[in-house]
Amino acid sequence: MIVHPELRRAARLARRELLAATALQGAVTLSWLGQAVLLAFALAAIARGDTGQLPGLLTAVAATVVVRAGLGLWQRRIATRAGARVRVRLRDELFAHLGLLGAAHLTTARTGAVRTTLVDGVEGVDAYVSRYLPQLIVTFTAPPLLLIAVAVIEPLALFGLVPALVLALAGPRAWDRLLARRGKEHWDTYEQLGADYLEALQGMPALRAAGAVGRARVRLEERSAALHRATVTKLRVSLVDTGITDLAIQGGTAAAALLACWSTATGSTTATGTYLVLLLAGECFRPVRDLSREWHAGYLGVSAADGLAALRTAEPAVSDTGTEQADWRTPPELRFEEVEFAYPGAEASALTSVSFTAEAGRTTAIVGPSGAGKSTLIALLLRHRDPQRGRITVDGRDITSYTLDALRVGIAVVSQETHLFHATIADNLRLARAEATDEELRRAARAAGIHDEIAGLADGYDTVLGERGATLSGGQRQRLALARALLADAPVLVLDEATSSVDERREADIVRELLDAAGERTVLVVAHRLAAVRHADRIVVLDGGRVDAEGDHAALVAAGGVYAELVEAGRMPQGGLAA
Ligand SMILES: Nc1ncnc2c1ncn2[C@@H]1O[C@H](COP(=O)(O)OP(=O)(O)OP(=O)(O)O)[C@@H](O)[C@H]1O
Repeated sequence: MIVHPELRRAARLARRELLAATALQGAVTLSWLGQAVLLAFALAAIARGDTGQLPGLLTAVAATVVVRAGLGLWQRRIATRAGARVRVRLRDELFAHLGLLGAAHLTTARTGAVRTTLVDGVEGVDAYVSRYLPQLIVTFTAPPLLLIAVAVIEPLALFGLVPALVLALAGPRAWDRLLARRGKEHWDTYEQLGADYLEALQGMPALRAAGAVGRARVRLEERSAALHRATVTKLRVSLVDTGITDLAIQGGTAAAALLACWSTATGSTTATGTYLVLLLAGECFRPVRDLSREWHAGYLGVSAADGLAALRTAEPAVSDTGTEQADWRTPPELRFEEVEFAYPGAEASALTSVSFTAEAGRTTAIVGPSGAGKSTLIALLLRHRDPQRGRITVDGRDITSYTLDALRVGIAVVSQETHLFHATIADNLRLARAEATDEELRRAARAAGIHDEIAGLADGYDTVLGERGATLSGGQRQRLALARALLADAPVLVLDEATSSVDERREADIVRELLDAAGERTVLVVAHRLAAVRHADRIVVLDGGRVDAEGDHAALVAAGGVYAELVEAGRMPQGGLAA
């Protein structure tokens, strides 16, 4: 009997249905008791040779069987509904929380492990709350009442029943800790296997390109073997638990039968009393047997409980305490003031005393060598993380004063890693604005330089994209993501290496068209290639987490320094930059 606080909490999500399911389970148990009593009277009547009562008693037994079948069906329906409700609400809650945890959480947790918790862990909770928990309550309620009934008929039988019941219910408790530990070990191994498989599937192109599929298979086989070992270890402990229960049930029933027969032989109980004791003794253990059966279904929920609790209570990297709505009627000014940030556990700061202003309605480019802190800057603006010192303001207000949703809806982002869903092109675009008209979709796609290609497809905007937009080229995916961001109609547009998959000539055109389409928006462009930034109104050069210089292209080239070096490097054939 393991009642993890996380599972108790989950059960409260469908409290009413579960109470009804438990009451019905109790009614099923009562029907077994009624049947036992009727059978005891029938057997006693046969023993006495009094067959007159038999038809009535046997009809009542048959009616009990029919009523129990109906009650059982009803109980399972309600329990299944309760389980489904718990599942849906728990997944919904966890998914919403993952939305709050955001990208920062997935730098420490593995996607596959989170998926396993969200899917398999929640299934286990369903089995635990809908099947194990009602039976647990009945098991701890019905047998004590039965013992009282047996005590009235033949107190001697209690000498067999009470120790056996105590052993059946309390004995396995000695194993609870070990069971919980083995269950947790099994769950962790299961989660790791899920995470490894997902990673291998997602990384299949890289594995194939590196000729490493065989090595990945060996590693996955090792993981599978580890899971097998963990399953066997877990089962071994669980079977000891079940074994103790079975031993107690059989020993207790036999002892009660012997004691009942002995009291009949000595004449202290009537034949009816003996039959009652014999049959009720069996009923005392029925709930314990049923509980033992349901335990195996519920054990997965127990094993997953720690993981679920950890995911549900994981602290977001930033707190959503702001109350302001980002109601920017005109494009806002963005300002970084003495911003300082170090990643958790990192020795050096990723950003040090960064101050600059991205003027309202203008385009500001951020350039710098790899690792200079450009993406970190954008992550801070979107509040995926908060700076340790300094502040960032939008429209003159500290970004922490806005609600997270409002801030992020106000800033449309296109990053290097675009995510497209297995849906039509139109649906993918409408993620940004569900009510956008077809004409608005076309306008955004035109501005992002992708309309002609979409129009050239047999199904046009109704073309279903493969998972992650697999049926498109990298450049097409990025331009679709650009169109989606333009459609969002947010007053701030952030392009974080957004055109890096597009060839350079195309990039210059797209950036120019995009900046036209961006119109009055405040735009931040992070880019390696100068084609994407040379038209910016202002360029901020980052180096080693600090602002090295600011100005327009011509002024920065003339001033020399890091920017001029970047331009110079871009002229080299193997360079990361191209002017
Ligand atoms: N999640 C993280 N945890 C710890 N350190 C990180 C993390 N992300 C980035 N860093 C470190 O912070 C510094 C700035 O990284 P950032 O990604 O912001 O640079 P960048 O200028 O965007 O680089 P690139 O042009 O290569 O994308 C680097 O030293 C990097 O190693």
